[in-house]
Amino acid sequence: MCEIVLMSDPRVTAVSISECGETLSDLRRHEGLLVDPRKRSESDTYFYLRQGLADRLEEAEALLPSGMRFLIVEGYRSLALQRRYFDEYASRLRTENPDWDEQLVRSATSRFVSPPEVAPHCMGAAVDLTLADDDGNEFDLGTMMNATPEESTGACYTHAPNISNQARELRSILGKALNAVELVNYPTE
Ligand SMILES: C[C@@H](N)C(=O)N[C@H](C)C(=O)O
Repeated sequence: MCEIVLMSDPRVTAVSISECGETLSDLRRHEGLLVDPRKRSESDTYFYLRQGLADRLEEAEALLPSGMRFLIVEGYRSLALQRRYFDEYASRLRTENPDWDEQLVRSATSRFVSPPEVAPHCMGAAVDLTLADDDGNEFDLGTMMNATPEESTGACYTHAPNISNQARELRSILGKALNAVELVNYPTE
């Protein structure tokens, strides 16, 4: 099993990035991609992604077995929303684990939410998605969509042992399609 590098790891912060100038693309205009509206009360930009990523998602979706589609839940996120997600979850962990120091709170938080200063969602370069049938009904990949490690007793980790064989198979189908277009998933989410 590969080492998991969390988004709070200094090795992530050390990666230098520069703006590539790619436009943000409205996923609702991409024929074939299903966009779920559950985030609409928090954001009016969740359906945007960088053009190159949107194109690659279309390519990856074509590799799925028939009757299976991506269900896009959240793409672009403002810095303020990212900060809110991070602070809310960190605050919950702090309350539930009063003995943790701030460094531990930060790394544990980053299992589920990226620190705002490195968050790829804020660049339109990351997407939360799952698998669904042609009518948009989600398949069971072993947890509720967006479950935290605590809510899912760790089953949100990609290679968690406490999921059914069917969920494992679906995760593998999803992973293979994404890897084929050089996209990777965050292994703790
Ligand atoms: C909050 C969760 N859905 C998510 O998007 N987490 C990743 C790690 C992120 O915030 O970049």
